[in-house]
Amino acid sequence: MTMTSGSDNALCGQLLLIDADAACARQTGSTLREALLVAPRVTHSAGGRAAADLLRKTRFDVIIADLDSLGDLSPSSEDAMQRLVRLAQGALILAVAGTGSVSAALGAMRAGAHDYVAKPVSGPVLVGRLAELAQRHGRPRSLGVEAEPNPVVTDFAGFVGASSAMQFLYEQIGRVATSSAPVFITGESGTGKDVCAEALHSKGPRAGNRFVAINCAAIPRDLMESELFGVVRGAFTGAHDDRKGAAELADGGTLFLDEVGEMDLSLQSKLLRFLQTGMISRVGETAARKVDVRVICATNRNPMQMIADRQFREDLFYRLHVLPIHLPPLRQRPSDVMILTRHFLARYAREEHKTFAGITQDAAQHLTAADWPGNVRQLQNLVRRLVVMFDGGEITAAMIEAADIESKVAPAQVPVEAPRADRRSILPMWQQEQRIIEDAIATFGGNISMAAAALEISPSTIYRKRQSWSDMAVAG
Ligand SMILES: Nc1ncnc2c1ncn2[C@@H]1O[C@H](COP(=O)(O)OP(=O)(O)OP(=O)(O)O)[C@@H](O)[C@H]1O
Repeated sequence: MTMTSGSDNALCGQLLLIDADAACARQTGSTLREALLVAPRVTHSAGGRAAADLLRKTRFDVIIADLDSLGDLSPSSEDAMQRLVRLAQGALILAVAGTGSVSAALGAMRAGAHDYVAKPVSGPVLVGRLAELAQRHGRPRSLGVEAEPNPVVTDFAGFVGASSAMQFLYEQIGRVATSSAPVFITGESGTGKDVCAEALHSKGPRAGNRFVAINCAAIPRDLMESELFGVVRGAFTGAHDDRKGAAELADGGTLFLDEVGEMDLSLQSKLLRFLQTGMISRVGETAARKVDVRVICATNRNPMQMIADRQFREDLFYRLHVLPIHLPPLRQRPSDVMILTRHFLARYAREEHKTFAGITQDAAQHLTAADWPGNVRQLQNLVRRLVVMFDGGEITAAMIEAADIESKVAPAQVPVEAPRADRRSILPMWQQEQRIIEDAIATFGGNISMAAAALEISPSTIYRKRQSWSDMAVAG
């Protein structure tokens, strides 16, 4: 772990916390205050009506609204949220949704909330989501920077990066690593979810035992159960021997389920039972065995959308979503781009026995301003290509241009029907748009981030549009 001096951006500002009962609000508020390191700026409101009154008189920077507490404003939390949004004067709004209320969370987002978290939620997680939110909406300053200066960590357990988002992540990993509770990692492709899972293992008490990773998207469906839980000889054609599955191999250690949302629904039920009982049965055996693993899972898709689309069991989600960690995309932490570039340049130059003098200012500007839809993986690949293609000297913008094949890859070849003569056959714009987007998603095997990158829109645009299409389908 490397540290340099600097200041950490803890979040504060005028904050309104809307919770059902004042006692609970006081408790959450104090955790929040401890995490924020500011005492006087959290205002509590017991319920939606009192919050609306407060909002008419006072301007807040951030509103955290427990959706269960807004019933006195309107029986529909979506409607209540709409009213708060109208009064919020541009405040960032984070909705807190109760366990099992996915539709309420989606409704709140439709009504104008900027983000949501699911209950139970700890102070540090809340602070992280707020910091992310502020950064995403380009206003970290309006929320104030009041914390004590902290040393800036530039690398941590496989991660490189010094941005405030990464500082929060390192701290979160350090805290969460000591627990045995399940961790749910989200983040776009290439943001470091695998790195995060391994960091949690290596920093925790299970580090001396095995870390077993299983990619639920890469294993054929009919083999997945035996890969996960093992198999006894003769259970099916090809099962020549008794074999342990990933869960048993990870006994005493960590089981990492990557792309967990791709798991078959029937296997999701078995995984849920395993999480509830700690017992597994190999395929073909009736006896159950006890295994002690810490489960970490990851997905680059929106789990709430997957639940809404009935691809992911809601009860399993809440079992797994005990300690959520979200990895921010690289475009939201541009200050990390050059640190990562130098890190990869040094590494690949060493491997290829080459020497590079540095990076020109133009080149650095070019890299820092890029959008990086493939996140750190894309940057890493680019630097590797640069090192292979060139023999040393200073990295220039022209060299980057030559090596940056990813951004030259043509967008997905989406078949668009030629216009027909019959006017009645012309589809409305939204349906044509829907077809183009769904085709692009299918082209990338359901990977929204990649489809979004090819269409040159953000993944959140796709999620938002999908929601509006399903609304139209319901209304129509
Ligand atoms: N902050 C970081 N510092 C250094 N290397 C990183 C960082 N983040 C990611 N990487 C590197 O980027 C590559 C992609 O990371 P990783 O596989 O963990 O991403 P991911 O989020 O799991 O992607 P996917 O969803 O596609 O599986 C890896 O080579 C990893 O080592």
